[in-house]
Amino acid sequence: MHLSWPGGPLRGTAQLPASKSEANRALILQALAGGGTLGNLSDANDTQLMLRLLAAAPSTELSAEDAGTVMRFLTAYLAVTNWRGRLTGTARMQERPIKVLVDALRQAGASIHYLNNDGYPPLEIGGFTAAAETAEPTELSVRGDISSQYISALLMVGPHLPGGLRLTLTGHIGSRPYINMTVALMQRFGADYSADGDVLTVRPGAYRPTDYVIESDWSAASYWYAFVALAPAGSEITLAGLRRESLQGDQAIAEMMTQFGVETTFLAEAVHLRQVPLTPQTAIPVLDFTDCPDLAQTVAVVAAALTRPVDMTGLESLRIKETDRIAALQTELAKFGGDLRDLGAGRFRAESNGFAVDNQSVATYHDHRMAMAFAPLAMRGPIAIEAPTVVRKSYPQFWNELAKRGFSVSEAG
Ligand SMILES: O=C(O)C1=C[C@@H](OP(=O)(O)O)[C@@H](O)[C@H](O)C1
Ligand SMILES: C=C(OP(=O)(O)O)C(=O)O
Repeated sequence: MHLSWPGGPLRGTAQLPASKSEANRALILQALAGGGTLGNLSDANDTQLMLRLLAAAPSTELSAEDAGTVMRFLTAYLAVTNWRGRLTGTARMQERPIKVLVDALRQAGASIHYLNNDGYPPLEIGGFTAAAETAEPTELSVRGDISSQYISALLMVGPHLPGGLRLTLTGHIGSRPYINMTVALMQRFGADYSADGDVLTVRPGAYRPTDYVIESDWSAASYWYAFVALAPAGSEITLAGLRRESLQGDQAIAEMMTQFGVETTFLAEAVHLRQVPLTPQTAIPVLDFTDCPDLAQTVAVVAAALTRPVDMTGLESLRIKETDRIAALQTELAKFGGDLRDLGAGRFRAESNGFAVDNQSVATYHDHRMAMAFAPLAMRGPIAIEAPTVVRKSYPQFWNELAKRGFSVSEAG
């Protein structure tokens, strides 16, 4: 995909997809509740896939493709609903760990076997015999430093365990806002939940059918922040469907982008982004991505492109996402004169030395976020993005939205 900007300020309104995180939780909760309606489900593959697989559950062979939430949430859902069959995923999904979740579900009474490598999909799921006496909650303890999706998956099926669930989180907890999102949505669907520090209790009971409208996706919004940051002076854009009171931790992009000259104004069900002059950088800021790992690529690319270095922490989970995102960022930033330099002790510096955009071709590693995080560089010169359809995972209309805003977007160049 060849992408270039004709010049002049960026203006107008961009449409965002709905949050795939909210949608995939709401779809599981709706399936468990047996009713209710969901508004603003996106056409993103992760969401459409969850819809299809929940409808196809009578079949005995399902693929979660490259969708982490689908793989992890469905494993728990299918296990406690007594489904029997095989759940697999893409080659990359078969490298993304699931042991923490499988161990916990086995302890709760699920029968799950690994078909290839211990600790990784594909899985053979076969039957559920509750481990706890009916009156007692299932007691589980899970570490929170690999993926929060295991915790969300367990919490959502908690009310369906005979005595409910008492879940103790241990160690360093990454992606915590996603756990909070899970709990908030569970409560909307009628779950009885309480927490005492990191001991989370879900009492048994049925979810109630609920109507819910999904918010637009803040992770997708981050790319528009990047476009505004890198665009000519006077650029601004309105993003529809975002709320100030959001369940999404990736709303943190609004605060982070003040470092890079983007100011946010909240409107009714929308935000307005405006480029403002950069203030001189007096010290290298440290930004922590523990709570919002999906924003890391966006921020690394903007910092390097503006030659405005930033130290990034909390990137541990990036190595086990759609690709090893640290390695991918390092390789691709280097093509422009940028780097994500490993400073040790979990700290990386996004920086550059003579950053220049001039028809480089960016590899995307089967990772939607590699494509979308590098696309804003088109504001600085023509660029090519390889395997552009990868955006279908979370933002299928991404290239169309760019074309509507005036970018030249073409396969042929
Ligand atoms: O629960 C969710 O919806 C998600 C949790 C995060 O994953 P981890 O918990 O593995 O960091 C995030 O990166 C992913 O895109 C979506
Ligand atoms: C990590 C991501 O997704 P998942 O883990 O759901 O595949 C992502 O969308 O950046």
